[in-house]
Amino acid sequence: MSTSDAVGTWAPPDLRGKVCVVTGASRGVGKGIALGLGEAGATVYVTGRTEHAGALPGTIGETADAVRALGGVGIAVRCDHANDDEVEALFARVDAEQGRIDVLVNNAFAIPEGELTAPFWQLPIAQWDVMHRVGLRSHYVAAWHAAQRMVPARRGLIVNVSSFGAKIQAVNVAYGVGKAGVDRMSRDMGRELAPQGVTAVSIWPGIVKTERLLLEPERLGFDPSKGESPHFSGRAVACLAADPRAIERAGEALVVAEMGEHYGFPDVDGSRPRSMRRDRAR
Ligand SMILES: NC(=O)c1ccc[n+]([C@@H]2O[C@H](COP(=O)([O-])OP(=O)(O)OC[C@H]3O[C@@H](n4cnc5c(N)ncnc54)[C@H](O)[C@@H]3O)[C@@H](O)[C@H]2O)c1
Repeated sequence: MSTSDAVGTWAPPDLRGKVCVVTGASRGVGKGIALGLGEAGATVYVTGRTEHAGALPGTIGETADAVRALGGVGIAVRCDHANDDEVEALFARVDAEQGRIDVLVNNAFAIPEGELTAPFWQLPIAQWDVMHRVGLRSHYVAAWHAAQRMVPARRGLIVNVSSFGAKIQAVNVAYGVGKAGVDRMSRDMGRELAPQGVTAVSIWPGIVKTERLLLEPERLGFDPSKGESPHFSGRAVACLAADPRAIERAGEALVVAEMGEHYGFPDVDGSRPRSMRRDRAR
C-alpha cells in the first residue's frame, strides 16, 4: 500500500523502469491516467489520433510533455485504435524501444456526434458500431497484443476503463451494453490470465471532469460539478501497478474512489471522492 497519513500527505508509488501504454490519451480519462503513471516515474506511451489540436483540447504530444513534467518518460504515438494494423505497429514499436511492457490501459473510446441520451430507437443505429469498435473491440485487440508479451514474461497488468454504466443506465443503451461487455471481457480475461501471472481488471471512475464533459454536460447527461479529476483514475492505476497483490483482484471491476480509500491516495485538489456505488449501483 502507498504511503498516506492522517493529514493527507501522499507519495505516488515508484514505477520507474515500468513500461506502460495508455490508449486514447490526448485528453480526458486517458490523459489523467497517463499523468498518474507519469508522476510515479513510469515510461508512458500515450496513443491517439490527435497530433494537432482539434475541436476539443488536447493532443498526444501535450500529454507526453505533461508526463515528462511530472517526472515520467512520455512518448506520443499516433495510433487509430479502429485500425488493427496501427495497433500491431504500436506494440512492435514498444518491443523495439523498450523490450518489455508492464501495463496496458485500454481507455480509447469513440463518442459519437449528435444526440446521445435519447431512447435507443431515436438514435442512429451506427452509434452502436462507433462506441463498440473503439471502446470494446479495440480493447480486445490491444489486450490480445499485450497478452502475447505478458504471458511469456509471466507479469503484467491490463486495465480496461469501464464505468458505472455497466450496471446502471447511463448515456444510452449502446453505451451500457458496451460497458457490460468491457467488464465481462475483464472478468473472463482475468480468469484466463491470472494463472499466467498477469492481471486484468476493469476500473469504474465516477463522474470525471474531462475537457469534453465540461464543454458538453447536457449532451452527455452528467453534471461535472461534483466530479473527480481525470488524474484521480491515474493514481488508481499507478497504485494497482505497484501492488504485488493486484492479481488477487483479477477479473474484478474496481471503483476508482474505493481504490482511493484502499490505497490512501487523494484527488489532485486534496479531496477524497466518494464512491458512487453507495448511491447508485450496489
Ligand atoms: N468522463 C466521464 O465522466 C467518465 C466516467 C466514467 C468512465 N469514463 C470512461 O472513460 C473513457 C474515456 O472517456 P472520456 O470521458 O475521457 O472521453 P474523451 O472523448 O474525452 O476521450 C476519449 C479519448 O479516446 C480517444 N479516441 C477516440 N477514438 C479513438 C481512436 N479511434 N483511436 C485512438 N484514440 C481514440 C480520444 O482522442 C480521446 O483521447 C471511456 O471509456 C468512458 O466511458 C468516463
